Amino acid sequence: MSNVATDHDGRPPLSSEQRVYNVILKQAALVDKPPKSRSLPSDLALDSIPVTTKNLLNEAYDRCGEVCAEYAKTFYLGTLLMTPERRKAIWAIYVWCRRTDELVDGPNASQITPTALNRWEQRLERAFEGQPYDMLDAALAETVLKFPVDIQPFRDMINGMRMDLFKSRYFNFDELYLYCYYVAGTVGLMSVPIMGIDPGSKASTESVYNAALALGIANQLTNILRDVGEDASRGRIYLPQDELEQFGLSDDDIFAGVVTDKWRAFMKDQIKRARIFFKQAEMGVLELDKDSRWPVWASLLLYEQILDSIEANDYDNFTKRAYVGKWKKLITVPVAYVRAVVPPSVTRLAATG
Ligand SMILES: CC(C)=CCC/C(C)=C/CC/C(C)=C/CC/C(C)=C/COP(=O)(O)OP(=O)(O)O
Repeated sequence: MSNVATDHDGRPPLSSEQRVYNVILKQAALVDKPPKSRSLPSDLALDSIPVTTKNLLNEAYDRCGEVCAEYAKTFYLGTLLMTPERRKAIWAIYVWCRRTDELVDGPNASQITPTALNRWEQRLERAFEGQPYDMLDAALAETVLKFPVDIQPFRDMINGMRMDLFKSRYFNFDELYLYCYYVAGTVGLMSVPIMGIDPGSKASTESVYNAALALGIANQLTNILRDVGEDASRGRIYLPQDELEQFGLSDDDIFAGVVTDKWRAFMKDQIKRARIFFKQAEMGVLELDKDSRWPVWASLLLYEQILDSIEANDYDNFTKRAYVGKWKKLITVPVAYVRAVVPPSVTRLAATG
C-alpha cells in the first residue's frame, strides 16, 4: 500500500486520510437527498409492510436492544433518551457491527476465511436492497430505508476484518489510520445519519461526519494502546513500526514486555495523538441533535479515561489492563448529561467566571 509510489494514472497515491475524507464527502452529500424509500418500488415502501411483518420487525428490534443492553450497557442507557425510531435504528446498526466483529473475534473466528467475509458482504448488499437474510438483517434493512445511511462504511468495516486476516504489522500511522477507520471510524459515519444534526447547528455536515470519524479513530487508538500486551500474545502489533523505531524500540521489546524509559516516551507520544482525536470529536458532539448528545458524551468521556488509566499504570500495558473504575463511571454519566443539555457558552462562562 504505502510503498506504491504512484497510482495507475501516474499520480501520487492518496493518503489514507484523503481517501477516508472522500467517503465523508459522499456521506454528507447523501443527507440532502430524499430518503431511499421514496424512490423504491411500491412493494418495498415502508407503508406497504404488512402487519405480521411489522410485528416480526418489532421483535427483531427488541432483540437488537437486548444485545446492545448486554454488551454496551452505558451506551444502551443513553440510547433510551433518543426517539424510539432512532434508538431502534442505532440498536440495529450496533448488532450488525457486533456480528461482523464476532466473525473475526468470536468463538468461530479461527474458521473465518475471506470467502466467509465475501458471503457476509453479499448478505449486507441484499439487506440494503430490501432482501434481508434473517430478522436481525431485516431490522438493518428497514433502518437503512428510513435514514440516509450509505453502504460504504458497512463495506469498509468488512474490509477492516479482511485486513485483520492477513496483516499483523503496520508500517506507519497512515496504514494504522486506515485500519482504525475501517473498524471504528465507520461506526461514527453510520451513526450520524441516525443521531441527527441539531437543526440550529451552523456546522457543515462534513465537519460533523469528520468529528464522528475522529471519535471512532480515538476509541480504536485507545483500544490498541490498552491492549498492547494482549495483542502481542497473539503475535499482533497495532503500533506504527516507523514510530517504534524512532524511539529505539522494536517488535522484540514489545514481546519482552518490559516498561522502560523508551517505552514510556513512546507511549506518551501515542496517548497525545489519541487525545487530539478525542478533542476533534468533542467539537462535533455539540452539533448533534440534542437527544443524541448524552450517550455520545458518556462514551467519549469514559473511553478517554482509559488513557488516564494507562498513565496511572505507569504505561504498563503489557501486564495490566487499563480500565475505568465503577465510581469514575458513575460520576461520568451525570457529567456527560450536563454537557449534553447545557449550551457550551454557559459551561464556558461558568468555567471562566
Ligand atoms: C462525535 C459525533 C459527531 C458523533 C458520534 C459518532 C459515534 C457514535 C462514534 C462512535 C464510534 C465507535 C463507538 C466506534 C467503536 C470503537 C471501539 C474501539 C469500540 C470497542 O468495542 P469493544 O471491543 O467492544 O470495546 P471494549 O473492548 O472496550 O469493550
